[in-house]
Amino acid sequence: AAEWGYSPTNGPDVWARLFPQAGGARQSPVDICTSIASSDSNLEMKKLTFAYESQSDLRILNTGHGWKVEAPQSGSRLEGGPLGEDIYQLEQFHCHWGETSAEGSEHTVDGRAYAGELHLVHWNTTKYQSFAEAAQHPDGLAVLGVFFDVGNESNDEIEKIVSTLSEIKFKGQFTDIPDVIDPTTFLPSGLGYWTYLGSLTTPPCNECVIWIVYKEPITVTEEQLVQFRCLSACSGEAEEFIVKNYRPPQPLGNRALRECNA
Ligand SMILES: NS(=O)(=O)c1ccc(C(=O)NCc2ccccc2F)cc1
Ligand SMILES: [Zn+2]
Repeated sequence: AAEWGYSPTNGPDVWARLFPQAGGARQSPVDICTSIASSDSNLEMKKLTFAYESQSDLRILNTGHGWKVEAPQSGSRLEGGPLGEDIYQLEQFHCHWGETSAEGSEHTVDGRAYAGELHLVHWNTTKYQSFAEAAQHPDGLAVLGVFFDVGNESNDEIEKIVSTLSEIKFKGQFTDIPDVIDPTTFLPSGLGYWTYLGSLTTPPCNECVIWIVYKEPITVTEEQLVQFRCLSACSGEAEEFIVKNYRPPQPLGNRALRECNA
């Protein structure tokens, strides 16, 4: 089957031909229209709590669509907020970016794109036995989204990722990150967020994600983003750089968009 991607011939506009769910009514990302976000008292009551372990020797791989750090953390927990009584466990994290820093995030805020977006992907271990099984259910996954702003301070945790990218230049390559990674350090200091029911933002676009998008961005440098764009989408000599890997916003439709000002 033709490989999906982000070019005109295999990108978001044609995904629904190969992956029917991509044309569904609860797709992600969406434009977050802050004026319609309802501050839901329920969310204030049930505080979103997370607990991560610090891990070293995490495997990072070039998926051909970007980099992904596999971080199955049986000791991690994400619960509360919009997640009901279930406990979600960290599985992996990755990010999305654009050709320039004027674009790159998947979610937008009142039409504004950020320079990139980090996704911390969790699955519902209370109800399901595996990530793949959870991805078949409407409450199977919870993804934390964190926007990237470009600034002068490089993000030390992101630098640990960047320092390995030269070893995974080509699709399919992987290596271990020697440094200790603590996913908590990827989160902004302000913990206010928006939340809504959506999907995976890449094929097969399963409608299985409870999205939690933090309001406050974290800062990375242009140099760090430049390094992301040096990854190759191909496995061989041919060099097709992964310069953009974000899906544009999809219709919110009649979905509720709730906010919590933690
Ligand atoms: N960008 S994102 O929305 O955070 C996102 C998160 C995870 C996946 C994924 O795991 N795909 C493979 C996959 C799909 C379905 C079932 C099992 C899988 F491994 C895709 C997109
Ligand atoms: Zn993602």
